[in-house]
Amino acid sequence: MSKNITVSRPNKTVKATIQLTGSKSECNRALVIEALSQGKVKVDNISDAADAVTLAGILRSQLVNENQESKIKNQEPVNNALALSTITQNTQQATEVNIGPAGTAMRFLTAYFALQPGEVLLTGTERMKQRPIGILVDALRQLGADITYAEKEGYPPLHIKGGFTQQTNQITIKGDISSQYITALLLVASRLANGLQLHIDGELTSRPYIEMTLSMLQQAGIQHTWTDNIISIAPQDFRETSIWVEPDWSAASYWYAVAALADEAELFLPGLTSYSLQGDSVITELMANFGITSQFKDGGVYLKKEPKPIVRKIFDLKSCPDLAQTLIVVCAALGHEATFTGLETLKIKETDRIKALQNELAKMGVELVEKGQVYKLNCSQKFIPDHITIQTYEDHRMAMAFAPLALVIPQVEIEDAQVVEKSYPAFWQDFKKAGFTIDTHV
Ligand SMILES: O=C(O)C1=C[C@@H](OP(=O)(O)O)[C@@H](O)[C@H](O)C1
Ligand SMILES: C=C(OP(=O)(O)O)C(=O)O
Repeated sequence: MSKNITVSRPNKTVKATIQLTGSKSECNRALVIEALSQGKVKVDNISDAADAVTLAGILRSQLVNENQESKIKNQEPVNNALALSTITQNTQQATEVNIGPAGTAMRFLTAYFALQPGEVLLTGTERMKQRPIGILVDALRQLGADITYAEKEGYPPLHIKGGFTQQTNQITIKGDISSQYITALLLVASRLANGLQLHIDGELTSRPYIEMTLSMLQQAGIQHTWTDNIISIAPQDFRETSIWVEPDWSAASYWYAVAALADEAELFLPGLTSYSLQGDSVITELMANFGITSQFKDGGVYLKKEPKPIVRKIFDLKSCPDLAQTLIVVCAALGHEATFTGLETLKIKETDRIKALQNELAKMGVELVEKGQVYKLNCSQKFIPDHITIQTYEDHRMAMAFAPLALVIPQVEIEDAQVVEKSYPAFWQDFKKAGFTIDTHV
């Protein structure tokens, strides 16, 4: 059932310790590596993110067509109304795998199932059916995979007949639409008979996510070379090891936003390190511009607010697209008229995040003006309403990025608040723990 939550916070001093769940991105990679390694690689500190829980359910089901006749069973229910993960056998040969709203999982599983023997119909939510996947499908088809579109050309659902004879190990792929296509190919590359030489065409978006993939593969014993725009992985075996999933830095960004909008803030986030594999750890640098200091000690990070004038006016978010909503809402709330670049990929995420931001910021008189590839915040008509209702568009990051506004707007109502489960199911409990008043209503 969809629920709205009203957040309020009369007292503007925030002091709390918040234990974040594991990174959705790291966990999804670790789970695919675990499956490909046939259990040689183990995953520690699995994330509670619904997308990761869904992926774990699918990959760990033993279902993956090792044996079409047996072991077909329903998965444990996922603790998420949106992430309805189902694995069902349809009347034909194909097993239906539904990954709900999990984009990363959709892309990773497309490559994974292309390699596994058996037939799968890989599908997701209505929004998933609007998120492009043609670039990845074309690359896999060049390798020899048998993938067809069950509905619309270029989009899920996909009908995958797994297991193929490799046709080539040279693939050229566009780098500027989604790094997830590249990660999907890199994850399976060592299992290909002839390995893979991936030529990245054009600018590479979300680069830290590719670096995360390669580091995690390396931890699991898979070596690579990356020269100019070519990443090569030879056929090789995984080694026995365990991969520790770090807490989620994208989730941490909402606590940085809380600190930026509070009068005073002292927060401790255990388990986060300065040498994280997650590119979103750059939130420490971004938020330093807003007077938030990050001190790494006692096995975590301490955030503190030190009042200072905000001078930085230009932010390029190409390497950290998931921080865009956090940062833009903070700037809007503070009336800081910054300019943003690197937002091109936002239109094909859980929702069109540009449109969603524009619609919701308009409710406090702020405009996000698109000028080609540059986005400018115009706060000249900004006002602070007593109550604001934020639509979330099935996007967890809309809910979490706007919730900290409760430090500047007396009542912030977030629609379909359960959407946070995609990456951070304990978000509202944690907000309560940090002293926010949370009223739930249908
Ligand atoms: O590989 C990953 O784990 C992710 C890559 C990014 O997507 P794009 O590469 O499509 O920007 C990011 O937005 C997403 O939340 C997670
Ligand atoms: C874009 C995101 O996720 P995905 O692409 O995995 O759905 C996200 O978590 O912000």
